[in-house]
Amino acid sequence: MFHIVLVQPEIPPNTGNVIRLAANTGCTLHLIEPLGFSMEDRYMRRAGLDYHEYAEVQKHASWDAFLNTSQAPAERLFAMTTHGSRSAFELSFQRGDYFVFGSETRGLAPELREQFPLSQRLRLPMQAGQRSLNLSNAVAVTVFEAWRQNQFQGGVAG
Ligand SMILES: C[S@@+](CC[C@H](N)C(=O)[O-])C[C@H]1O[C@@H](n2cnc3c(N)ncnc32)[C@H](O)[C@@H]1O
Repeated sequence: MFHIVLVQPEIPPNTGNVIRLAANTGCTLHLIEPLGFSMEDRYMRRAGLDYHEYAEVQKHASWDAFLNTSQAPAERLFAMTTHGSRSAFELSFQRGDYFVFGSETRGLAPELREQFPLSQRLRLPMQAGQRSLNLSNAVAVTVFEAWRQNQFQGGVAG
């Protein structure tokens, strides 16, 4: 379906929530190291409950290693950032798109963010004066918008 890319996530339960979301929605999760925790972390595993076995999770040693391994098409990689110049709700997403999220405390490093064309730096709307959404909430909102646009392909109504 879609690809969720977490760059250097730090807080275990956020990644656990995203593992569960990836299983729920059929996304592949890419984790770019260094991670701020071990994959055996009990808080992460608890947040992911028993969903780990249903989610495809790939670890990559660095951003460049991720680009090499995934062969993600540059025009279908989207940086999710509060510094985005375009609303995520303006775009038409396609099956196989990649959504790249920054770490909880640092966000996406400017050097990485600037590798994306302005048209691929996307923001989620917030009320004025708000800093950012929680990482796993930002992932959920983005994936569900992209999945909605693709008629919830593969999904079964609850
Ligand atoms: C907790 S936020 C990072 C906050 C960090 N202090 C910063 O200034 O970017 C973690 C990640 O969630 C995503 N995110 C959070 N709020 C967002 C928003 N309004 N629009 C787009 N992405 C958002 C981004 O990928 C961000 O790097």
